Amino acid sequence: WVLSDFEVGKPLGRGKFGHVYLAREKRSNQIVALKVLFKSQLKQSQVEHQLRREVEIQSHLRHPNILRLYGYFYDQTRVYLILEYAAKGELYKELTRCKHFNEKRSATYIASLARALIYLHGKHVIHRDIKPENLLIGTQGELKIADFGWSVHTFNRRRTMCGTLDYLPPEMVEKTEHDYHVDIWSLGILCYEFLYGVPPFEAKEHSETYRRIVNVDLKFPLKPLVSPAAKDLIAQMLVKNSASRLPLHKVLEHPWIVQNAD
Ligand SMILES: CC(C)CCNC(=O)Cn1cc(-c2ccc3c(-c4nc5ccccc5[nH]4)n[nH]c3c2)cn1
Repeated sequence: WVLSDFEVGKPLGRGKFGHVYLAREKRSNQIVALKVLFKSQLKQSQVEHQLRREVEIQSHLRHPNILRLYGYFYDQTRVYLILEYAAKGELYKELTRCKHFNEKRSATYIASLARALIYLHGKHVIHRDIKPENLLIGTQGELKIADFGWSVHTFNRRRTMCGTLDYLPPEMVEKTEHDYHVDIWSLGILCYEFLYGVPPFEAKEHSETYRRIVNVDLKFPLKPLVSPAAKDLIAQMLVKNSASRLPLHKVLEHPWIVQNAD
């Protein structure tokens, strides 16, 4: 690929390492998201090797709920990533607009994320950082894990974006080693945030968020009204002992998912 193979359109997002543009591949007329990274930025942040590893991993991933990396190329000064275009944009903007999602929509999203995580764990890929900022919505309203990986953010990053602790499980906050169970914790945080509009351990100070996470200080507000089944699932994922968290295949069999997910 070369840049002239594409007709570049409006910016879709911008981040530390570069911008993402809407683009059309001229021969096929395929619409893509073209991410442009500056080699200078990559060099000074020493992320070239990490980028190569991420590109290697992502180019082999094929799942309906994981954003495709179609390919990449580079020129003198920049690296270009050819990414799947998600027609309905960023999930967190939709969550901000709706305040919170209903139980059907939340359960449908959680089920598709659980299936994507089962696929990733099957490929020994973990900690895909599944907070709302890393999720996009496809043409049919389906969820896509975009995994901005090494902190490339799109437009208007969320207020808690910079270094948010909200999604970290106790073992990561306490800096012990972590394994694929971290993704089950993050899925629980995400399920709570879909239903209530805020993450469960949010607090003004980082130190307070830290304390609430390590104590699993889980409280369910009276509003909006959320079914006991949903709370039961969340409580089974937000468990301090990582080995006791509900396994992903059990998430898919949970009554709340079975009754509410499309
Ligand atoms: C190291 C590399 C292999 C990681 C690959 N993953 C990324 O670079 C993650 N990433 C995805 C994007 C991204 C950002 C926005 C979009 C969009 C998109 N669609 C939109 C529709 C309306 C408004 C905004 C939209 N952004 N589609 N696909 C995207 C892809 C930016 N970074």
